[in-house]
Amino acid sequence: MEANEQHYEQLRVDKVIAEVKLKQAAMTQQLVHAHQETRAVERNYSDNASVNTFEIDDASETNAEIQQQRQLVARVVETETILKRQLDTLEQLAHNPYFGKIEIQDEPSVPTEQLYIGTSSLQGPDDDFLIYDWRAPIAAIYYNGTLGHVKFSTPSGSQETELLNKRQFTIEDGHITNMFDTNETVGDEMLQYALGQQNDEYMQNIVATIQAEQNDIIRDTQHDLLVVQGVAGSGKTSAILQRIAFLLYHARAELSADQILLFSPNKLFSNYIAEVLPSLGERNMRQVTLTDFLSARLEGLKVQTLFERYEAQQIQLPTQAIRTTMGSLSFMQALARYVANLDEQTIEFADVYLVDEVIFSAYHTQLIYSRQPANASVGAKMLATKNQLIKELKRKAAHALEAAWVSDAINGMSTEEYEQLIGIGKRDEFSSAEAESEYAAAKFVERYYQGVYDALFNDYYLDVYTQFTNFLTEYGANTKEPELWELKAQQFQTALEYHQILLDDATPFMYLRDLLTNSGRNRQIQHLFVDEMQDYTMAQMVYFKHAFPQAQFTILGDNQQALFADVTAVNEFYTNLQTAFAAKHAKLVTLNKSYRSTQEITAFGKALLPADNHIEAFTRKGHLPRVIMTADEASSVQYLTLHLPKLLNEYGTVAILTKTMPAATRIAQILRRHLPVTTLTATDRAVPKGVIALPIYLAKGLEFDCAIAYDVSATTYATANDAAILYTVATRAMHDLLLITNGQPAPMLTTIEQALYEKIVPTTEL
Ligand SMILES: Nc1ncnc2c1ncn2[C@@H]1O[C@H](COP(=O)(O)OP(=O)(O)OP(=O)(O)O)[C@@H](O)[C@H]1O
Repeated sequence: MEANEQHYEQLRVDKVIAEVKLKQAAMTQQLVHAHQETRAVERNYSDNASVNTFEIDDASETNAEIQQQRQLVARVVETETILKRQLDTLEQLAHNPYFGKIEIQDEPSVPTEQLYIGTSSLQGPDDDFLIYDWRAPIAAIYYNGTLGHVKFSTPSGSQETELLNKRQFTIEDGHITNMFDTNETVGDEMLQYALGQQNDEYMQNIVATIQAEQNDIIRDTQHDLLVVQGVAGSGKTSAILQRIAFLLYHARAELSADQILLFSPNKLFSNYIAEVLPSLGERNMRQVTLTDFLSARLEGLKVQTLFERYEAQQIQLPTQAIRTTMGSLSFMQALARYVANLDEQTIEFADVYLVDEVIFSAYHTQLIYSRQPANASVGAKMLATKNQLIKELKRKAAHALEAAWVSDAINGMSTEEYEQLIGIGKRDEFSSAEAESEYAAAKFVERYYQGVYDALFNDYYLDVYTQFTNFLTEYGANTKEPELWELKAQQFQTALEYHQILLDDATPFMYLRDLLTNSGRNRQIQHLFVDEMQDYTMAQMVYFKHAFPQAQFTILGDNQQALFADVTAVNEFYTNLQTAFAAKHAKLVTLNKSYRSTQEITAFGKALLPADNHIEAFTRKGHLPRVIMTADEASSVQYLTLHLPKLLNEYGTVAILTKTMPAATRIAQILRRHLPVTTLTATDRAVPKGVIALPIYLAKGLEFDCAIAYDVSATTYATANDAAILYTVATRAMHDLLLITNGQPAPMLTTIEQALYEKIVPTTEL
């Protein structure tokens, strides 16, 4: 490209940065004022808050005033936060104002327009756009359009224009270090550069180099169910985050970050992705792991985690057929039918107790239920029954206010007990003795019946546990193995005795409970994202749909990275999802190109999988993966001790990835005699620098400069499912991959074409 083109562009960069600096100065002034205002309002608030609160008559007035003051504080604090965020954005723009440019012409008779695209928009003194936000409708053609006639959609419909030129920039600290024109979508050269640079503790945003197929996912607004099957490193997680930023930008008024929920694989991952949205000037969405979600909904029970089940599975095989069935769509459908067909005879009503007295008998509740309109749904009848019980409880409480046993009980209290009942220091507040004893009676009755109220609120007038056991038995009776289902039912009951619930049981159980009691729905969430979809059962998906009825779903994963179950066919999964969600507008997108790893690592990973996979490598050169043929643990340790310091010199983090947690703990412990190694567990939230050891399920979705697959022996990686696990391990590496056999190499290693890796047999005299 001509030097004066670059000069011209650099002058424009300088001009834009000068404008950014002006805005920074003005905004810093505004921030100083805003801060002063916040301080003033806060001071005023704390002065007011301490006035009058102990003079009863003024209390309510003061409260209203305090409320107002509080709102004022919240508002000024918010103004300050917004200004700070805008200043952060300007600071970014001052160094790197934009990354792309498009030249367009709507009609031959009108002049061409040059539009620059960056992470956020910037307007000049005459309100002209110096930078367009990458999410603006017109920016779509930067990502999607090849030169020539292009279409793009805007809120007011589809528009067309002529794309004359597309230019990419790398700007570092205000200087264009690289720029070139491209007639395709975002060019490879830029991406090469971006991918070669990556070695961060946190995931980076990819807005400068979003690829066309990723852009379709990010900008999709048509579908209520979007399923993405993408090979390892194809940018699924990146697409989720960029998509959230896109959705927030376009629905600013209706959508807030709190209404978006992401199911993420573990806490390390949650932390790893936490910087992407703030770097785009947006707030983070809510995140939850499956374990935390289930535990919150099954309070009081210890829910087995996916990791615990995975570790247990390595030791003993459970009845696979039952597990598969319980995770299926048809099982959840059978469960819904079972609930729909329940009647007052088959519902397991339970007595509600107050200490050891029955307050509402199962029979009484059953009677109320039987009086509900026959054609209402089971859930609706149950809700009406519950409301009736609560009404009756309130009536009992009202009667009790006058009852002698209540006044007797109060009179029998010690001074201390009494003070506790009405509130310390409260006695002097009453205008008359009568008012005081009325208040005391009300408090006493409230406290007396509180447990019953809680029991009703929590639906303890039903025995959902027995109901679920009944369902399991009844379901089993129609199968070829009723005795196995009997055992399953017993296993459920036994776990309960220990206040535990197995992972396989948790979701169907919650579904039964919610359908029966008409509960468990969160209507606030507008968008639900599930990453690593292959780790979820269809039953869990059905439950998500039930639990988040208002949400649009974006579900992403890679069926080849199935750590916890067998690989399932994507099409079958997608069809089942469509049925389960009754989705009107569903779409399946496939991403085959892998960006994370070097070409050599991707080729090696691809070779581990069955030959019919469609993985394509992005051309970024590196060196071949190395397979170290160690005979036993001693020689593996010897090799690692010698080579880890060298690797660490080159890369900030070296991750030793094992199949299980005990294996990670063991190798870390041995290595620690020679060098520092950190073992990561399910509760860790951050990935430290240095040598780390962790089981693969905790490394889900993460990436490392250098990954070492440890113990790729025939005993540890034996089955077809293990090949999927090793594939997941191998594809965590960005730049360098080592595999240590630790004994006879696994069969999938021996069948791989030799040219795809470097085989190293360590000599013993090391
Ligand atoms: N268009 C892009 N531009 C720059 N980097 C990209 C692009 N797409 C993906 N990457 C990078 O490739 C890596 C893998 O992306 P990401 O983690 O989103 O993939 P994934 O499909 O979720 O992978 P996995 O299934 O293995 O967890 C990340 O470092 C990401 O920044």
